[in-house]
Amino acid sequence: MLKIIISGCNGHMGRVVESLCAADPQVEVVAGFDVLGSNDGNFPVYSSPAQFTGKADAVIDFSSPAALDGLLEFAQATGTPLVLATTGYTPEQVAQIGAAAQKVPIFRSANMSLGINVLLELVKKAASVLGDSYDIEIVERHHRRKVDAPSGTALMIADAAASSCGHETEYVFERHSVRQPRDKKEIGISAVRGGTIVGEHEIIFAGHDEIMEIKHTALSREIFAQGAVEAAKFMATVQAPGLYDMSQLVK
Ligand SMILES: NC(=O)C1=CN([C@@H]2O[C@H](COP(=O)(O)OP(=O)(O)OC[C@H]3O[C@@H](n4cnc5c(N)ncnc54)[C@H](OP(=O)(O)O)[C@@H]3O)[C@@H](O)[C@H]2O)C=CC1
Ligand SMILES: O=C(O)C1=N[C@H](C(=O)O)C[C@H](O)C1
Repeated sequence: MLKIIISGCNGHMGRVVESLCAADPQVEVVAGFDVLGSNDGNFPVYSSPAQFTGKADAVIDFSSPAALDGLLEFAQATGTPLVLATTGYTPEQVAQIGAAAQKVPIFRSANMSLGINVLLELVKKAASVLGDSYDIEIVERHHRRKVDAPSGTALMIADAAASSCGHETEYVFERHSVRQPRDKKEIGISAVRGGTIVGEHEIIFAGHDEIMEIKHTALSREIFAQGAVEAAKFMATVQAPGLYDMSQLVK
């Protein structure tokens, strides 16, 4: 039985992970971490990872960048693998994650869905063929609660395009104060926020008299939760410290 801790367990994603785990006979949720601790649910919830003294096979984190320090300390002190699904980390935090991954296994992805991880491969292929003469723009749409912009997924898509387009790139976030024509090296990234949109990502390759678009639409949060549970199962089999991601799961 895989023993899981859910970090951010009181949140939207945390609750979906909890219900998937409840239906999975291979998984047991042994604790939760969240701002508001409690002891009246299906498992104890701690307001700080340091308060948990039991054993777990992995932590699945859908919370906030503010939780990162406590999670990295916990993982390194106990040797517990982390599955980090939270987005909005600063570059310094990304470096912190990289340093911690030299001591403990860490899985990190801004998007745990199968579809987005296939889309990243399609984007690399399209950028390698079209990237020299087509303009690349990314549009993402999310619910009104979302704190970070652009989404972590939009940045992953931009990185995939930049790594394959064969020339220097510069990310341009919105165009409010721009007063000049578009430069070839730009990758435009725009964020829309509203209602209950679960998550949409569109990448546009706009050329002369031709437009190619690749789009992914998430219709529920279960696709992310399912990917995170699969990642936790994978991490429980991994012994070596290191940074892991969806490319190890989606083959
Ligand atoms: N990688 C992926 O596939 C996906 C990633 N995400 C990311 O997951 C994160 C959570 O999303 P979502 O569930 O919608 O957000 P919610 O706001 O619904 O849930 C976040 C939960 O984490 C809690 N929290 C905030 N700060 C801390 C902290 N320092 N320590 C512990 N818990 C904390 C919040 O408590 P409180 O409300 O009291 O602040 C809340 O209960 C976001 O970064 C989002 O972008 C989301 C979907 C898919
Ligand atoms: O906050 C969300 O909801 C989501 N966040 C992730 C991101 O920032 O890319 C993934 C998904 O699109 C949902």
